[in-house]
Amino acid sequence: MERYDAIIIGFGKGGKTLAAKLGAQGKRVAMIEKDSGMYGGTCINVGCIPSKSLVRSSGIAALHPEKSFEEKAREYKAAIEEKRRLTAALRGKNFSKLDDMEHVTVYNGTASFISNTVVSVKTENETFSLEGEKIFINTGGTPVIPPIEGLVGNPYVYTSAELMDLDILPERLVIIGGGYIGLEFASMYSGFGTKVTILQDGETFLKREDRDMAEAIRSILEERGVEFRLGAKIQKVEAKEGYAETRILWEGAEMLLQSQAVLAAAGRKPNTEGLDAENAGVRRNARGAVIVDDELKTSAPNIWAMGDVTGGLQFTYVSLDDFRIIWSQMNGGDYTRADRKNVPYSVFITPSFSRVGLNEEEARAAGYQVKILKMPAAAIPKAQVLKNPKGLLKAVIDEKTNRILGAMLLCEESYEMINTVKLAMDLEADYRFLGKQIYTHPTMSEAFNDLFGQ
Ligand SMILES: Cc1cc2nc3c(=O)[nH]c(=O)nc-3n(C[C@H](O)[C@H](O)[C@H](O)COP(=O)(O)OP(=O)(O)OC[C@H]3O[C@@H](n4cnc5c(N)ncnc54)[C@H](O)[C@@H]3O)c2cc1C
Ligand SMILES: NC(=O)c1ccc[n+]([C@@H]2O[C@H](COP(=O)([O-])OP(=O)(O)OC[C@H]3O[C@@H](n4cnc5c(N)ncnc54)[C@H](O)[C@@H]3O)[C@@H](O)[C@H]2O)c1
Repeated sequence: MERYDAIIIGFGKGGKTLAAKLGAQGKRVAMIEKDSGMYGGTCINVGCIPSKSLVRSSGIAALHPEKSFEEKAREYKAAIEEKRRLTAALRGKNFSKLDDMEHVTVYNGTASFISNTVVSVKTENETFSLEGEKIFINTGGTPVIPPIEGLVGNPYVYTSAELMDLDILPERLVIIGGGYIGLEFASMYSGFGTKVTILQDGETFLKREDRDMAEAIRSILEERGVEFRLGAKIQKVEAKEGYAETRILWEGAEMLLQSQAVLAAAGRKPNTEGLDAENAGVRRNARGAVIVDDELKTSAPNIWAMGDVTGGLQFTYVSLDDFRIIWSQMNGGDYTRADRKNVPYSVFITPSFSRVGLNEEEARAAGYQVKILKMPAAAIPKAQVLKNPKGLLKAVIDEKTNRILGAMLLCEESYEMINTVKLAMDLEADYRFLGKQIYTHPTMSEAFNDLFGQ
């Protein structure tokens, strides 16, 4: 049996970064990835990067509403091909980066635990065992397919990964779930010319956001032609000749929605099925997530977990920060999850929505006396230059300390701007500090002179 200093299960963001660092230190590392199409993990193959490549292409397509559906369908097909080229190149680079390292071996097989030091690897042709002193679980997440009749095995029902591989632009798309994936895909496909309907089971759209922001997002998407069916009860999805028929109960009436594609975007769950974690003494919670402490240690003393599999925030940069925590421990440092400061996020609709910290409702519920700063995106000259002045910017300030408790930015390039607010919050700066900074011009960031200058 081959023996390693470290076995890493899953080629995700945290795991691949750790493998490269340990390998560079001369440690013997085994990286096990079950899918040869997933070297580099979800982000570069079926997540962030391909979706943002398509968001960009869709943005260009949306500039020409006069084009016919057939022309847009050709542009869409070209965008899918471009996405494939991009992901293939990144996948190859990611693979070689580890495979070329003297001390790192990449195995293409499915890993499961035999004990807390022995892992079984099942490849296409054989099954063998590897022994590892330390083991790191980085198996990511997988889409939740809700228990709706007719979803499983239906040729018109897609996960996000599958839809991004569809060459033919659907004329109509039904999206189950109005979360991150649902919104990004609604914005993206409507930009290409698809008629999109979002089905959201609860009446409250974007539950975690302030109502003014959620409504602003909704009305921007509606202007792009996206239909919202909030509080929809999906009864079944049937495969017909050339299309899917989704039967819903909405506002007391039954409706039939016909579409060439149905996207299941009802959330993602930790990927631990078949891992036999219990053989290693690794405990999981009711959702299947590996339970970890603030140092990302599992219930087995020599096993850690990182990224989506821990059931926390599902972002690539969180998986990377998990790597930092583990790396810190391996090298005598003391960085833990408890030291992690504000974690921003962006939803790549057009224009993008980005947030960091508390929203108004949360801040008031937490007992803060708050001052609310707001401005419309239309007041930002750069938004006019970019020909998309839609949106709303909002900040929540603690009246006692003048510190920023949170910010919500719905405007072009908010995904860049939010990182500046995060930094100011981490440094516990007075909000007026951002209000009187010199920003380059014309940029979206100079909106902070107005937003935080109030
Ligand atoms: C459509 C979409 C868009 C997204 N957009 C963004 C975005 O814009 N920004 C952002 O920050 N995040 C985004 N995310 C989320 C982000 O992709 C994930 O949070 C991140 O990739 C998770 O990384 P990870 O390190 O946990 O593991 P992953 O990258 O998921 O890697 C896990 C790997 O483990 C492998 N594996 C699983 N089980 C086994 C096993 N038993 N044996 C061997 N290998 C195994 C899998 O094949 C996979 O390659 C998006 C996700 C999706 C689906
Ligand atoms: N820009 C980004 O950073 C980005 C982009 C995409 C995905 N992601 C990550 O991927 C994860 C998964 O995204 P997601 O959008 O699948 O999950 P999500 O949890 O954000 O949203 C799922 C939505 O589906 C709804 N839903 C669930 N069951 C339903 C049903 N039966 N009928 C109708 N609606 C139903 C939920 O109420 C919720 O609104 C996110 O948590 C996020 O971290 C990040």
